[in-house]
Amino acid sequence: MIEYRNLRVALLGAGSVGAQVASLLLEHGPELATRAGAGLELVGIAVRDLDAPRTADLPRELFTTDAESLILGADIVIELMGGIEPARTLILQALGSGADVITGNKALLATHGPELFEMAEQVGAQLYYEAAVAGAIPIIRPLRDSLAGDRIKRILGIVNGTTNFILDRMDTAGESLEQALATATDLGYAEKSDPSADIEGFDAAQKTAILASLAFHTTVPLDLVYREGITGVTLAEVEAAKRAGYVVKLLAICERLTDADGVEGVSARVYPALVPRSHPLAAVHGAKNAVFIEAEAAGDLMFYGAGAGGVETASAVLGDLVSAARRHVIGGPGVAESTHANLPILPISHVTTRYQITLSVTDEPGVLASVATLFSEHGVSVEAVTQSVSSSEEGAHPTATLVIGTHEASEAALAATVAALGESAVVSHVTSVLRVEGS
Ligand SMILES: NC(=O)c1ccc[n+]([C@@H]2O[C@H](COP(=O)([O-])OP(=O)(O)OC[C@H]3O[C@@H](n4cnc5c(N)ncnc54)[C@H](O)[C@@H]3O)[C@@H](O)[C@H]2O)c1
Ligand SMILES: N[C@@H](CCO)C(=O)O
Ligand code: NA
Repeated sequence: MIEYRNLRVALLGAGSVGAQVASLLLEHGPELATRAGAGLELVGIAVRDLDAPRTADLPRELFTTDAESLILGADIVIELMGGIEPARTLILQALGSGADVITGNKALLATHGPELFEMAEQVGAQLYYEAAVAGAIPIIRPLRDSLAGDRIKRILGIVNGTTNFILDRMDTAGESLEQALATATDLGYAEKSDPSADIEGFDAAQKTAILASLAFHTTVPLDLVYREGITGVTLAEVEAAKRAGYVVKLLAICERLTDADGVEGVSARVYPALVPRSHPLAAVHGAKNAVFIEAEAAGDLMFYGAGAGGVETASAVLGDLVSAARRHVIGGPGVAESTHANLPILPISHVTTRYQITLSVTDEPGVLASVATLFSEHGVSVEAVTQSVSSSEEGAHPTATLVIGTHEASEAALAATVAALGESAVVSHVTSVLRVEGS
């Protein structure tokens, strides 16, 4: 029997993910030790309430309410409490004492990442966070290691399961946004008290900041991630998208942009977009996540699977644990976060994409020409126009619905066009403006 060096592992938090991490570690400890080359001894679990119900049957003697004392002397600390404080302070303390830290805390990484990475670098410790983006799906390590020799052009991600579930229900079951949200809440996907982190795109924006930072070797602060949630998406839009061969998805987009002078910058943004049904992301149903990467040499890659769930996410945490343990065995300093490119983060106005605009207009001669003129005056090239619905009430002007697809145009030009359409006498209202991505 091989005698391994024993590593002391402290777990902070025993909620959905933490309880599963503890359970799997206790069950598979000897096998993980063989892979890691070191024993992995769970020395304690910091909890808020010793008697709270858990999703796994865990030895009570491991529980403590004193997280600070628990991390003293630990070789590896796993933070799964969530939130900013006390997670931030405890992680800084753990790193400061030389422990490697594993976390799934995207909210903390997206807001205080640089401070944590700096501390890790100072002491030669490592911070692992595979669980923070797209749960069980390996995406952090592929970006950091497997693709370190390539250049990422663009990432399109479905990184929030709740919103993907809601949009999928609207698309496949014809439910309204409200009905689909109620179903998501009943199934435990969306938070009952406050689903806004999911449906307003905050959760996706945090993950976008983390992905863009890694992909472009540049610190991307959360407040520079442009964000729109799904609350404005209507069933009519989803159904119109379906008829036109698209599906509406909330996308996390990280893109390398190059201006006319060849100067590079980064765009990080989250919004609901039309995705062609032929794109691999269109096949991501229910609460599943997927990250589609376009790399210069590797071409297109897609990573698909469970973006949430206690036991699924625990898989990512335990993978990090084995990596951390291996590093302890081998020794040497950790690899610092790579931010050498330090590219400027560009505002949404610099983005160029395609759009689909739906207008309600008066149905009479010359209207189409006036609308087309407004587009051309703002430098937006029209690709296709469909007059999809026509109606007329007695005594009123007949109205028509125009769906206008554009070629690539800048956000700035598109915004000016939409403003002009809103003021035009022939346009009753601009019903919908959606970006088209992935084509
Ligand atoms: N649930 C998922 O599917 C999922 C997926 C990816 C990432 N994550 C991330 O993993 C982390 C944990 O998520 P979760 O779903 O397990 O959350 P959770 O709310 O189920 O569990 C958090 C646990 O930490 C405990 N806790 C909070 N503050 C504490 C403190 N000061 N001391 C001791 N215990 C404390 C809570 O009582 C709770 O039991 C979060 O950062 C979350 O964003 C979760
Ligand atoms: N609320 C998140 C959980 C994982 O971060 C989601 O719906 O995907
Ligand atoms: Na992941």
